[in-house]
Amino acid sequence: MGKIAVLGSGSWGTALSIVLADNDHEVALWSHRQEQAEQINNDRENKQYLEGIQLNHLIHADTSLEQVIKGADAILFVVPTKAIRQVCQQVKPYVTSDQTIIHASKGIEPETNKRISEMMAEELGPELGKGIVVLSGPSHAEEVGRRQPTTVTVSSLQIDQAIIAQDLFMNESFRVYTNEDLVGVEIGGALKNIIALGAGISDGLGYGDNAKAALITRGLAEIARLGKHLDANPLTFAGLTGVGDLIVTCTSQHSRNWRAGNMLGKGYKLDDVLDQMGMVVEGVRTTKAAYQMSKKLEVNMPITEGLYELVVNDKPAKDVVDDLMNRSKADELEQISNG
Ligand SMILES: NC(=O)C1=CN([C@@H]2O[C@H](COP(=O)(O)OP(=O)(O)OC[C@H]3O[C@@H](n4cnc5c(N)ncnc54)[C@H](OP(=O)(O)O)[C@@H]3O)[C@@H](O)[C@H]2O)C=CC1
Ligand SMILES: O=C(CO)COP(=O)(O)O
Repeated sequence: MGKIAVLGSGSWGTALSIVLADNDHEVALWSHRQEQAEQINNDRENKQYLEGIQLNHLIHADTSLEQVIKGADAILFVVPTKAIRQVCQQVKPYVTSDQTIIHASKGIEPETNKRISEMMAEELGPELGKGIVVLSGPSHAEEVGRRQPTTVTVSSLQIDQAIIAQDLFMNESFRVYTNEDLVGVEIGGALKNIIALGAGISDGLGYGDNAKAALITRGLAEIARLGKHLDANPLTFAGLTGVGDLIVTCTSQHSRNWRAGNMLGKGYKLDDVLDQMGMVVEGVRTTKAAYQMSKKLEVNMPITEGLYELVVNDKPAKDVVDDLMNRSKADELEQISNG
């Protein structure tokens, strides 16, 4: 089998490396820290980000981007959204047009409101950027690393590239679907993190299953409303990268976004929560981006707006919930089915 470069040695990069190595690919796992690369290679385990899961001999960590990219059939970007542009700039001199480019990150850039494939295409240029593939869906690293049954979706403007990615990752415990709706797949994956923060807050405040079901379904409604304005296929939001990822992230203690929200609901301050997490909580920056998009495009996104007030203006979580419950009456399908 071939060689795959995985850029980002956090929890998700490590878990996806395990899938690729299980499929007999040689995995060159890039870490930007020497100490981390050495720890992974010496212990055959990523103790900081995916503790307790053995890595097989096909996975080798390295800090040289040139070495990692050289001869790779595909390059998987899996760093936090805020590092995507920088990593693209660093790798650009080494990437060739025959390499399949995939990303598995979930976010929107607050400064530009761009999706990840848009940011990558800007940095890598039109030739390398035209066939970027996104891999997204309900998939906690902790479960993927333990080979528990998982389903995800790959999408690209060039569907042949998505099919290449599908073939690289697909195996008996990791089932990969294709979907031609790149915008919907990226928007669903990014915005579910906002709703997961909200679900964690709700649980932290001591609210029950009714509140969580409301957040998931009304969260889905506002994601679909924004997606419709961006020309996404509404059916994508009923799929793995929409409702599927909302369920997995809003109902699981594996989710960093849920856990961060839970602490906010219990009264901790955002800065303290982020310090304690020690892993990326994408929902915070994505809340800022989605709020700006909702204002610019005049899309009603009350949950996002409430979380923006909490994250940016320090509004108490209980007040955010009270405001959401006391809005004027509405139709359930407003702005989804009738424009
Ligand atoms: N974990 C999961 O279950 C899933 C995560 N994702 C998405 O994958 C993306 C990555 O998340 P995840 O792996 O979980 O994050 P983690 O917080 O587990 O790890 C982040 C990794 O990125 C590294 N990093 C941070 N900044 C840079 C940089 N500028 N250059 C290079 N490396 C950098 C960190 O290094 P350091 O240790 O030095 O900080 C760390 O190794 C996110 O967008 C997330 O939403 C998607 C699906 C599932
Ligand atoms: O995206 C994920 C699962 O699909 C992981 O979510 P968290 O980043 O909240 O842990």
